[in-house]
Amino acid sequence: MHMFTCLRVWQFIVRKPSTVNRHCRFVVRMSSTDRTGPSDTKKSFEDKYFDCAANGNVEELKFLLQATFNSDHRNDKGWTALMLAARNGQVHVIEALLQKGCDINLVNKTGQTAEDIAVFWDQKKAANMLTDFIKKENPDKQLRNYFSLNNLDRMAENRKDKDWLQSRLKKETTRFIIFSDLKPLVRLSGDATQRYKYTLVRLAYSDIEFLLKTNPLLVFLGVESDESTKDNSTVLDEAGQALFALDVTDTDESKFKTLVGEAEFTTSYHVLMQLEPSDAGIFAEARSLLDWLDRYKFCATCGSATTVAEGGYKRICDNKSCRTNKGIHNTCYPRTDPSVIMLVVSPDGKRCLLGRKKQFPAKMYSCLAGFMEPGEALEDTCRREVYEESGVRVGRVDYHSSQPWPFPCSLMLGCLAHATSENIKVGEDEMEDVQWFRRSELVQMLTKQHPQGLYIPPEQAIAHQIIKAWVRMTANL
Ligand SMILES: NC(=O)C1=CN([C@@H]2O[C@H](COP(=O)(O)OP(=O)(O)OC[C@H]3O[C@@H](n4cnc5c(N)ncnc54)[C@H](OP(=O)(O)O)[C@@H]3O)[C@@H](O)[C@H]2O)C=CC1
Ligand SMILES: [Mg+2]
Ligand SMILES: [Mg+2]
Ligand SMILES: [Mg+2]
Ligand SMILES: [Zn+2]
Repeated sequence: MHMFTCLRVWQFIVRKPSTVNRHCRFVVRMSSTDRTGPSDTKKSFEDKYFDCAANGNVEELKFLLQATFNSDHRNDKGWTALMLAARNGQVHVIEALLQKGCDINLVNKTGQTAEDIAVFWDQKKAANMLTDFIKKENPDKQLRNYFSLNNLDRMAENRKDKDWLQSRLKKETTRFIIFSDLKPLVRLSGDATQRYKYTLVRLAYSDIEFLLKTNPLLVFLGVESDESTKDNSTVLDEAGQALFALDVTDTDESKFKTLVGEAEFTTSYHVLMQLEPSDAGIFAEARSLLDWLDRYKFCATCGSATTVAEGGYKRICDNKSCRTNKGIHNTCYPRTDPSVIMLVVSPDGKRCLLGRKKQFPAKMYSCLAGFMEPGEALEDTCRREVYEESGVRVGRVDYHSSQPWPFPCSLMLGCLAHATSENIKVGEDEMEDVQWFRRSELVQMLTKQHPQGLYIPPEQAIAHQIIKAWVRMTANL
């Protein structure tokens, strides 16, 4: 079910107390420290409530829920009744709490959900119940890394049809996102407190028609649809809103001022990491494509000029006798460069290997990463890159998740790699430093509380997500 199974089982063996009940009393008691004066009665109700959850006393729990507590009530460690029930495998309590509509996604102070806790403590029935519930509530509930949330239907068949593309171009509902020199036109659309507060500016055909006279690069990205049209491609074709990317690099930027007001063309990393997530996915597709179209103007096989086809998804060699016009040639299609990125776990399962590339901002450490080479399985790339960059040997490799990284066209394949050796020899060609870090230090780096100010990349980077997943799975409960 999960990629960290081995690791968890190991943790479970070393840390699992001899009886579930003993630990359950320990957990509940943690909530009743510092008991004083007038809050005594409330506190004792609270203790009772959490006791019921941990010990499987469903009827009394239901009564307390009706009388006193909200199903998401927490103790001073941030634990909810659902988490305590998950810890002790109290499936009837879990059932009752889910029926009451409790929030299954809450995390405790060490960053774990009820599902994480059940998985960690090997409460299989409880874990399956929570996982099934999450899947049912949200069938697409899988980690979606930043830049990967792109809901466009790319309509690969339709985009081969020039007439179809032409008719979509001029439709009233069609929208255009604008790039200049690979900088997207963005607008601040949320308030300063929001994490993702920028959106891509979308213009209509009537706004941009005057720009098409010079034949700028135009890329068909796909069709945006609402849920009701998703299952029916004919309806989608008619009803969906087509989205194109328009490259205006050669146009005077001031021409846009009247059209777009406060919007700006930006390459600021800061702004690009704060795009509304579904716009970040669209940006990733558009940026990688425009970059490829700009840099691969000539045929890689015979050097002739090429013509853009299929809405920007292909370049066809103008030389009719060229080999690329006889059969499939990958030189005609946009590039995607697979790279691995891995969190290496020490042989004792307690530490992780992070490194600093020479170009990183001061004090930032991240997972090791590297491009795949021809003929390599991704597991072998992990082993080779880790050895090149740190001198550490890797055995087993588990896949975690992936992330398009549109600078210019990497596909990051995130993994958890299990080291079989510990000695570090920094690969100085690329790395400035590589170190083993304990879990407690990773938590400080994640939360920006490290005494030396060390930190890891932000949550938009897959490196952050892999580190966070390991920290969640190995919490000392
Ligand atoms: N999303 C995330 O969290 C992270 C993403 N990344 C991305 O992962 C990718 C790979 O990581 P990185 O550590 O740089 O890779 P590597 O460790 O493979 O080192 C990069 C070097 O390898 C050479 N190289 C080999 N093949 C290629 C190729 N297909 N494209 C470009 N360079 C190649 C280049 O050498 P030369 O310069 O001599 O030509 C380059 O400088 C990068 O795109 C990076 O931006 C990295 C870390 C975190
Ligand atoms: Mg590298
Ligand atoms: Mg490398
Ligand atoms: Mg490399
Ligand atoms: Zn050619």
